Amino acid sequence: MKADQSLKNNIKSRARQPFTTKELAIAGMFAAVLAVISQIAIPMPTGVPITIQIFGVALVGIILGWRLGVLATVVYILLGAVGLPIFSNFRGGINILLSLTGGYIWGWAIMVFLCGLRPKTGSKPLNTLFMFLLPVLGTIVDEIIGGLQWAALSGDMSIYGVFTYSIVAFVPKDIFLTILAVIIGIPVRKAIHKLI
Ligand SMILES: O=C(O)CCCC[C@@H]1SC[C@@H]2NC(=O)N[C@@H]21
Repeated sequence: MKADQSLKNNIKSRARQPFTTKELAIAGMFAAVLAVISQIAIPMPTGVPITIQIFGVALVGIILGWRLGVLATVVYILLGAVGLPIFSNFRGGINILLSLTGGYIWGWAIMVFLCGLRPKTGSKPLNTLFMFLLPVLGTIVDEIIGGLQWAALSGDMSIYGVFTYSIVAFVPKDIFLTILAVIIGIPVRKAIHKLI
């Protein structure tokens, strides 16, 4: 009887608010993880640093799934946008989102969604393939969004220059980091599944 009532209450409160308090707390914790990971960054003369943020975003999506993953990433982006120094090299503010690096940052909201998708196809090998393919696709989408904004705002680099540079300086490292995030994230997700 008691369990029935608690289930009903749970369903009622879910209908009223999209996220439970526990989910909000988890999203906040993972937004903090993104803030920390963002500080591992090498500033570059181009204005776009070399970072491991792609690893962090992929990890968040894989561990939390698309729904909580998008929430955590959007919380991170919004906190940075309002001025908390949580983007790379302790920068923050809406101006960063509108700068050379901004496209990469808001692109993470799309990337994390793709990383958090878990299609169930009925075929185990196909599921495994998607588990790797979707995060890699997310990374490529982020590199494209980021590269386009960079090229649009850059006074001295063409689209061709930006993408040629990205393919050499970012893409191989970021695809490697994405695959690493899948390999680390899946067992972590299983281990903390009961908490979430
Ligand atoms: O300032 C920030 O916080 C955002 C920096 C974005 C850097 C992007 S992420 C994808 C690509 N790979 C890198 O190593 N750097 C760029």
